[in-house]
Amino acid sequence: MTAKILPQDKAAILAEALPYIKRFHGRTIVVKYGGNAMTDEKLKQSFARDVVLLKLVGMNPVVVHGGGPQIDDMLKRVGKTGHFIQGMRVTDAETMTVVEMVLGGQVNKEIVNLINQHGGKAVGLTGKDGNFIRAQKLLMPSQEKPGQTVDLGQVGDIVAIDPALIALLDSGAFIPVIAPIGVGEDNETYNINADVVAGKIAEVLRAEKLVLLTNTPGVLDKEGKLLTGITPRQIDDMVADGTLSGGMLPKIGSALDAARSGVKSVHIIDGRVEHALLLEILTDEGVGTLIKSK
Ligand SMILES: Nc1ncnc2c1ncn2[C@@H]1O[C@H](COP(=O)(O)OP(=O)(O)O)[C@@H](O)[C@H]1O
Ligand SMILES: CC(=O)N[C@@H](CCC(=O)OP(=O)(O)O)C(=O)O
Repeated sequence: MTAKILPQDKAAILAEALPYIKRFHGRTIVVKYGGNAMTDEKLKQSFARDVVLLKLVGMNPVVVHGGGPQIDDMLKRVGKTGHFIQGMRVTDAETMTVVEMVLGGQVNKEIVNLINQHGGKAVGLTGKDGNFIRAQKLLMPSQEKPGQTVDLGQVGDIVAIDPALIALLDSGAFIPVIAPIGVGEDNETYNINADVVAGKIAEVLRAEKLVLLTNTPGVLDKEGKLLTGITPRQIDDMVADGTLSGGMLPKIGSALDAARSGVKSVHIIDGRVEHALLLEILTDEGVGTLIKSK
């Protein structure tokens, strides 16, 4: 049974939101919605409602989504297995076709639809729309073989992001929903890690906040305890001793880059908590991990 909330407590919670609404009015909040956080129907609904609420109280939410598990499901259906190196999917031409179909089609339109059902005006984009995410082939430094790079196939490294299209949508009361696909010099398609796209978009838009919603309480230490804040020094140590691994590697790297590039606050939070986004943005409640720039 859920505990009954007294009317005065409800009023106090609403009043608590006021300074945050004032502070963030007209500001850009980039929200990365991870594929692992979008598996539960109720959570998807609460996420969409939160995004609409932020827009209606005057902020400019920009959603960047992932879809790793959804890509894996589709790959399985066509008889392929997903393979990751240092948190990045090895992407051959056939995998790229699946990635584009799942991210740009299925997942993107599902989120757009959810937001619109709750009264928002979401518009789905990939980096191919207006060529707004320019990319080139990523040559990732190898952790195993220092001095060498890993060939990941059609995985992209962001060259430039044109903020004009997003600014246009924001000014027209639309909510941009972005799939992490980039376009190369010769119009080739690139698969880009969604955390990396979210971090770069936050930087280019000079966002107030970057919130990365994932499927853990935040960044966990060696004992599995939540770290409420993390410094670059701690990150280096945790990468070196293997405490940070897999999908957390690109996430923490792009979170740190964003914090160092002027995004005022960067958080990794638990997308499995209902209304995690509202708690993070509109209340005094500290949820997840704050990424410090120094
Ligand atoms: N130190 C750590 N703290 C928390 N999660 C970690 C850590 N190291 C590795 N991870 C892994 O990173 C995952 C989150 O990244 P990822 O699977 O890419 O999620 P998303 O789809 O949200 O981007 C976690 O589920 C966890 O398995
Ligand atoms: C290069 C690379 O790894 N791209 C990712 C893009 C999707 C993503 O980042 O999804 P999550 O946020 O759910 O992990 C992939 O193919 O899985």
